[in-house]
Amino acid sequence: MQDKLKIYGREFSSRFLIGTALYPSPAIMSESIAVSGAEIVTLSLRRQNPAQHEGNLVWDLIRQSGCQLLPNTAGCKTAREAVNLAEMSREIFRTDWLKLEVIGDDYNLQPDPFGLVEAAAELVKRGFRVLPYCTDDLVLCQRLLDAGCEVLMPWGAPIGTGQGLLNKYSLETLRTRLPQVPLIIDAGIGAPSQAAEAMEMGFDAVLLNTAVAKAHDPVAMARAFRLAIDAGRSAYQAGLMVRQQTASPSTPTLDMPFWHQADPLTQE
Ligand SMILES: CC(=O)[C@@H](O)[C@H](O)COP(=O)(O)O
Repeated sequence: MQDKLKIYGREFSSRFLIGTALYPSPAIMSESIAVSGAEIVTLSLRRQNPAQHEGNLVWDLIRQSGCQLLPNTAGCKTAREAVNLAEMSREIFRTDWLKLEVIGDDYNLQPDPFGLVEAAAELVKRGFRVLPYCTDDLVLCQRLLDAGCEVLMPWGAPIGTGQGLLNKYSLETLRTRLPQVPLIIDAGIGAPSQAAEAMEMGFDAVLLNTAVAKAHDPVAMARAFRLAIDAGRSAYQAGLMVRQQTASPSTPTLDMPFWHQADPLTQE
């Protein structure tokens, strides 16, 4: 039995957060969300308009999923833009949960650390539950925590690249230095093995979109990611072996059928 993901006072059985863009059809999006087991979905006010009650099939399907909505500020380039879009999203989607994106560079869609901290501080003051999409910079993450964010979402790689965990040193540093903070790897994950790796490293969850939506069979890929994320979490909880530089025989030798820990006193 896996432990639950706890963020902003809520508990979730799934550690897979999924995006709602780029699917071949609304029906495939809906089935992919269901099969993923995700309980949190991110969506953008710029794509969905729940005010148009008739004909907005995508929005209806997302609502019917029963998932916690996580509106995002995708495409915002300044703190002011992000705060304005966040306020509109809160009103329309009726949630104060927010995936905060403030993009600083068009080439790699890299978050702007300065705009991010400025927007996060303002949004926390306004009562939002902010999940910032950030780089893997430790000091930026500390500033976001100082601003009142309770969860951080460092990137694995730039959005839509499928490159996986590009900077493992920085990610490991974040995990080590912020042991109590829920850390969700967001963006750049291209394969289930990469998601499993993030979970094995002790990250709390994974958010992704493109790798599922653009798969040849998104529903099957959603299932593959679900299994990989669960497997990675189970492995982390079970305790991975420490990598060794030199070989040690795993085939039992005579009189040593089981792994034996030396008695610390006798060394036998
Ligand atoms: C949907 C969303 O919020 C993306 O901005 C997110 O970061 C996922 O990135 P990938 O599409 O690379 O999985």
